[in-house]
Amino acid sequence: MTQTTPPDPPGRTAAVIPAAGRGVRLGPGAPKALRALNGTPMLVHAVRAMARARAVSLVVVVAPPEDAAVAEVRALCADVTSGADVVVVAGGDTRQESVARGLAALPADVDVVLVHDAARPLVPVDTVEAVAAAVRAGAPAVVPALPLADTVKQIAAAPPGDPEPVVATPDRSLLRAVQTPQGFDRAVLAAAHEKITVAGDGATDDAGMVERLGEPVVLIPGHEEAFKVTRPLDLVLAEAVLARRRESGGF
Ligand SMILES: Nc1ccn([C@@H]2O[C@H](COP(=O)(O)OP(=O)(O)OP(=O)(O)O)[C@@H](O)[C@H]2O)c(=O)n1
Ligand SMILES: C[C@](O)(CO)[C@H](O)COP(=O)(O)O
Repeated sequence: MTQTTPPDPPGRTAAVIPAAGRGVRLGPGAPKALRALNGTPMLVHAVRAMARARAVSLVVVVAPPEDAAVAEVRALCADVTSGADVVVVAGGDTRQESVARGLAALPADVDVVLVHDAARPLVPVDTVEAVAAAVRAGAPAVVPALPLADTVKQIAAAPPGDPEPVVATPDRSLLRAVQTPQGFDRAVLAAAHEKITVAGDGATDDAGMVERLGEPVVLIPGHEEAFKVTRPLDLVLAEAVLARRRESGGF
């Protein structure tokens, strides 16, 4: 009789939350991830959103690099009770560098990584679970995305203050606005971060780096509530979403 070796058990899924940005577009104040939404810092909402997902057993938060900010983020995260462990590390000068620092803190048994902006604090847990499940099902890179509401123009570079000349109107039906969490096979994401250096040609999202390796990236449906808090009006929208959730008895 032939003996079959049982398959290795799957490793763990971890979330890396880059939260080290300044929030320049939000205006003067504390680093964006530490600003309050409904009385709770944005990054705490983001950590809860990831930790509530059954798939996620570890959350690595990448804090603004100053010692005081790291200590503050550690204290905030100590109060987040959930099924997931939470670890805090110091971030870098760019999002890409901050994500790389988060990846460096992952233990060996993590084989799936979700990278999620602290600036998308209201992502629904179903979206997190769907991204993780698609990676577990075999996709090396998975990105939640939505169709565009606006028509998009491609421009030519112009001197500051000059009108920008339009060179093309891309077919909107073939464009998508991408969100986070972006989910990855850990080895694929690690290879992308090794090969694409910040000093060279940086990237605005992790999936873009994986694309440059020639690895396939697939999209799944995103969610309107996973929007990124970028400008002051986004804070108004985020508070309204939280109020609606409270009224309907949700989180
Ligand atoms: N050096 C950086 C820059 C950004 N981020 C994180 O990357 C996410 C997306 O970035 P963005 O929304 O652009 O945040 P900021 O860089 O803070 O915004 P701004 O460009 O307006 O300063 C945020 O959660 C932000 O904290 C980071 O961890 N480290
Ligand atoms: C990762 C991201 O949220 C996907 O839309 C986005 O690219 C971050 O861009 P930002 O300029 O750092 O806000």
